[in-house]
Amino acid sequence: MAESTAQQVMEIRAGLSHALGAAAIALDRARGAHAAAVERRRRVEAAAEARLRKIDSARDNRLAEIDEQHRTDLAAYAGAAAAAADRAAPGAAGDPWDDWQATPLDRAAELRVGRLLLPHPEEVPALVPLLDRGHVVVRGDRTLGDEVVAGLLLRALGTAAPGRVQLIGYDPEHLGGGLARFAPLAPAGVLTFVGPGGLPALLDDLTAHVRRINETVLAGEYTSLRELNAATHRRPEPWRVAVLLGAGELSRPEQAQLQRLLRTGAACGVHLVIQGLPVQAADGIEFITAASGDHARVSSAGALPVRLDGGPPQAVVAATCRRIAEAVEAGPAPVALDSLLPQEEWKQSAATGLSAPLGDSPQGVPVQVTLADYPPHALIAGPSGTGKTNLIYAWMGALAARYSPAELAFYLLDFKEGVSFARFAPGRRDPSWLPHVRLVGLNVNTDREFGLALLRFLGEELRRRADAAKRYEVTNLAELRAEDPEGSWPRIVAVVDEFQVLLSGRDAVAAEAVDLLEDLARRGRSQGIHLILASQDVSGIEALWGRPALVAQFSLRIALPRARRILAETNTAAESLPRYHAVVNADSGALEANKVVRVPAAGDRERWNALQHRLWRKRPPELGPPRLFDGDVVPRLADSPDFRRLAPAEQVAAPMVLLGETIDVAARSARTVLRRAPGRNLAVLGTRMDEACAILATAARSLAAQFPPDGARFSILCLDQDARAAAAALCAELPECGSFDADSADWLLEDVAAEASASFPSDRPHFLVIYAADALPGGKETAEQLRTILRQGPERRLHVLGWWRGAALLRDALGGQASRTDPIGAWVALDVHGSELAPFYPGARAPAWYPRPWRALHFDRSVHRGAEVIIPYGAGS
Ligand SMILES: Nc1ncnc2c1ncn2[C@@H]1O[C@H](COP(=O)(O)OP(=O)(O)OP(=O)(O)O)[C@@H](O)[C@H]1O
Repeated sequence: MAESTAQQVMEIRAGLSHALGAAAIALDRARGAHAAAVERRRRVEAAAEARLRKIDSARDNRLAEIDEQHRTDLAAYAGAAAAAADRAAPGAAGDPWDDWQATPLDRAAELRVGRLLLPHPEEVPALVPLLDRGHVVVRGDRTLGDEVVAGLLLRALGTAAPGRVQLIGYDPEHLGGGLARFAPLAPAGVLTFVGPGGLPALLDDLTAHVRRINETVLAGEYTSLRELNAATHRRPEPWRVAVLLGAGELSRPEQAQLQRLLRTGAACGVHLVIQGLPVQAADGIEFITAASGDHARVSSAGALPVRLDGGPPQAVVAATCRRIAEAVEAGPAPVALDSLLPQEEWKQSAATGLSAPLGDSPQGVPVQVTLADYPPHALIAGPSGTGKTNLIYAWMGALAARYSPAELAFYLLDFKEGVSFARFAPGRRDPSWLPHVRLVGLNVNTDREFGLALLRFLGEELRRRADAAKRYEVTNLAELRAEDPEGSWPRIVAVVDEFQVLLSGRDAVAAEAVDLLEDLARRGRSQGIHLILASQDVSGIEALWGRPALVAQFSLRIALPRARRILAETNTAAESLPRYHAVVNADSGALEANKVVRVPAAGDRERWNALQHRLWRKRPPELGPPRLFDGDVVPRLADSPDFRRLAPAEQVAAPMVLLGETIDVAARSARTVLRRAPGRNLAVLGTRMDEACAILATAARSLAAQFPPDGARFSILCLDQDARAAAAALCAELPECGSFDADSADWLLEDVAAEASASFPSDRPHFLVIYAADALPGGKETAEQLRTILRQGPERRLHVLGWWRGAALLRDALGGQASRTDPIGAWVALDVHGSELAPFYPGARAPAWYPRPWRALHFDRSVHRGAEVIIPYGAGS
């Protein structure tokens, strides 16, 4: 049993030791595993750390890359934005104020108001679209807003040609004070102010512009002026910018009008700049919120903060406005005459009328002006200097280039002092003339009789045409030309500049002129006789307005800037016309018939001459120069066609005495015939010695020209010391002339009186020329001898050509108040009033005559119904 216990102990011990051993092994193993696990963990941790570091660095790198990219992009975007802004707002649209000046652009630009505040140093301007794009509403701080508005307006003005941007200011609170700095524009009409109650009218007016532009300018062809401009490079309408400042509450109709304009205005160049008025956001409206610092906003820039520019310096505004106003007042650059000329000259037929362009309309379309059966005649009015003469030149040029002289003839009369029509006649420097011109009357302001003569001449032509029409049984020129194709029936255009001179006064000339005009105007239309009457001020012509039927014939009206009363009463289009423009109205001035035309410069001598020379060289050979009547020129006897025709003849039954030039369409000489008949003496009356001597010399020279050297006798008796030289010069020129003075007067008169009383007429005429016949010495005896000569001489071919220095002195010479005046059959009066001539004039009334220098009144009782005005031929001619 012990053994077994020991054994058992041993066994237990062995078992325990075995277990111990196993446990130790297990412990070792566990320790090994732990160490390995710790090691693994360390490694994992190290790896994780390394990865993290790598990731961090990768992230940092990436972030750095992204930052760099961002910076590069931002710089690129800012640069691009700045460049785009430069393009959108070049020159005056975007330049800073310290370096600003007006730079008209060829298209509308966006306008700078400040700069965008970007996280980038590149300066990017904040722009707002206005002209051709939309409207601008400024809100926020009022004072800063005022500067924004001023800046916008100045930039808009500076980007367009002067006058192309027009401002209309409505500022009821400050009565225009908000726009005061732009006031220099007002006199030129570039800025207009609307009074406090004027908003409805302003909105209506702008709406009317929009409607008109849509209907007549865009006319369904373009959707906006911007599109029209892009397609045609023309800009027929200005931009109208209405500036509404603090308008307060609007009525419903005003609201509605405003909304309409906001919707439709921009396409028609009508833009609103609004401050202090609530406006709903809508397309095409830019809102600027004025605030200081970084708080300003511009709606198109979204939430980007904006820093607004300060307002433009006052000096810049003032200088710019002044320059614009000056440029507008100076008017647009002139258009050339060539724009009126046709491709081919002298190709048009005037059978049914005369049609030619007078210039371009504001839309750039030529405006045709027609003279025909309707409208037959034209009235042109324009205050001095507005271009009336130029317009006549332009019209004549356009007509003359289209119609040959066989189709068109001009008769031109200028009552103005000056030589405006002289260019159409041959001159000393330029021998050419406009071949269509048949008559030029210059400086006729004191010779209104010349106007009458032209009207009478046209009246004659009218009768000739009417007779021909009757013969061919036709009623107008077109039909007459068709029936008589070989006939010469040009349309006649008579232009009378400053025609009011002809019609002024209530004298016989004016009365006859109006009657003739009325007849011509009424009947001339169908016979191709057209009248163009031009005047500075048609309203002053009483004679016209008293004759509505006459005025009605002048249905073509042409009004130059500020012309009054030529258009219909309510038609004020001429008041706002720019320089070198005219309103042409073919319907007696009715508003709807207005056509505005820009007239080319036709005054330019060089261009005019080029046309005239070209046409002159083409003239038909038979066409001579026009008759030139110049009231300032003393005519020469040697140039008188009547004098040139005189030639010596053996038998001269009725010697002709020329006295001076008549004031007539043809250059005729006034004449008196010294037949063998009682009363065939001539008296020159008045104190003006030079003219009296000139008339006596003309008379004697023209007589002498009809006789062979010994065919007639001349005796010259000079009783005025001062006239001696003239008398002697005349005597020296005459073939058989005896010269006498106060000392020899008595025996000359005795001799001649005996001759006058002889029973047989002399075999040749004897002309007794007496200078200052009222100074006859020798008392009653010689006076009686002179009376004998005057009474009995003519039947014996003895005629007196005497100069008495007054009508009463001639009366005395004839025997006093009670004596008969018939020994003086013809007289020429100088400075003698009409009333003094009554005794020598038939009928109860004296002739209407107011003496004027180098003009005389001639009357020959054997042929005249009334006296005629003549111009003495110059001494020594
Ligand atoms: N369309 C035009 N383009 C350029 N210049 C013009 C035009 N019309 C007129 N002028 C210029 O203006 C000036 C006045 O013109 P014009 O003599 O025709 O005026 P007017 O009305 O006839 O004046 P007045 O009655 O005093 O003679 C001239 O120097 C003329 O050259």
